[in-house]
Amino acid sequence: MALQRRGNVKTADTSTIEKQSKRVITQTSSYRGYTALLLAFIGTCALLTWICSVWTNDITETMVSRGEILTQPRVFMVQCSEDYQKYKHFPDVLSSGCTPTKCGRAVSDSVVTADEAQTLKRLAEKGLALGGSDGGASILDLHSGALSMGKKFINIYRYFNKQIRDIFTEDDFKLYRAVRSRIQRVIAETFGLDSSNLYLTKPTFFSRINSTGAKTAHDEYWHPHIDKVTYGSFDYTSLLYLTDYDVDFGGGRFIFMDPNSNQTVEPRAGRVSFFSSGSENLHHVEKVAWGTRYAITVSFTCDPDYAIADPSLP
Ligand SMILES: O=C(O)CCC(=O)C(=O)O
Ligand SMILES: [Fe+2]
Repeated sequence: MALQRRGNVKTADTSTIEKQSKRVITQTSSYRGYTALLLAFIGTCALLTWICSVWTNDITETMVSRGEILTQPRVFMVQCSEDYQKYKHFPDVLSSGCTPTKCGRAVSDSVVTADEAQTLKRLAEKGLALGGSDGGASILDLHSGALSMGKKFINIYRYFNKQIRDIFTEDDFKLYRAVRSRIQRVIAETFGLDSSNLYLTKPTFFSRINSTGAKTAHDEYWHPHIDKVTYGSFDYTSLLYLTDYDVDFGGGRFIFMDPNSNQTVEPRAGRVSFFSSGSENLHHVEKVAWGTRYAITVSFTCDPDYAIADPSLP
């Protein structure tokens, strides 16, 4: 009995061990299965992410770096979008209009001097010091007088009245006019137009961007957009940079977004970037990561109904 019992015990032990080891083997192989599945899943995700990035955004080319100084404009022609057809047309027939038929983008470092950029930066600093957005993006429009203040805007000409002459001088405005006129000329030359058919249009504004988070939609400068759609009257947009990428601020590069690639402009004080304003030049500004970025948006229309006079002191 005892032996039998022992034998029985032995039999029971063996089958338990067998069962346990079978369970261990089954568990191990299912762990292996899960690991293989997980690895396959991660691999597929990585592959899809890579395919998506190649598809949507594959090549980012630096059109002009901050360290480079262009001795003549760098120009890229692109096919015009159909956007201009949705607006009143001012064809350049007999040199009386300027609706883009040649479209593109260009950058020049020889329109504005470093000294002029410095003076305009000081003008932007003193103007924007009168107010400023709670969020990361503030504007000062010398034409309308709009200045970011908290979550809203004020009109500096109404708010400060004649005292605004203690802040801005006639020379400041003279410089703005001189620079606007030179930008207008280089746009006309580049796109084969008669400069007198281009008119300054609104809004034209100084911008100051830092890394503070957005508090209202006005602070969200980084969204991709088309200037012709956003501003309506714009036919040619120009941007004059007053500070240097990677020196005065990080991030904040200007990015042209093409179907299969991006072209990046790195701001540099005195650098002017200009382009036809339709969807052939979809663009956005990278979020500023640190420091302060100053620029001026100066834009032109072909429609005399949307022309504005140069800003002037009241
Ligand atoms: O500041 C920039 O580089 C671009 C600003 C811009 O896209 C705009 O004012 O429409
Ligand atoms: Fe824009």
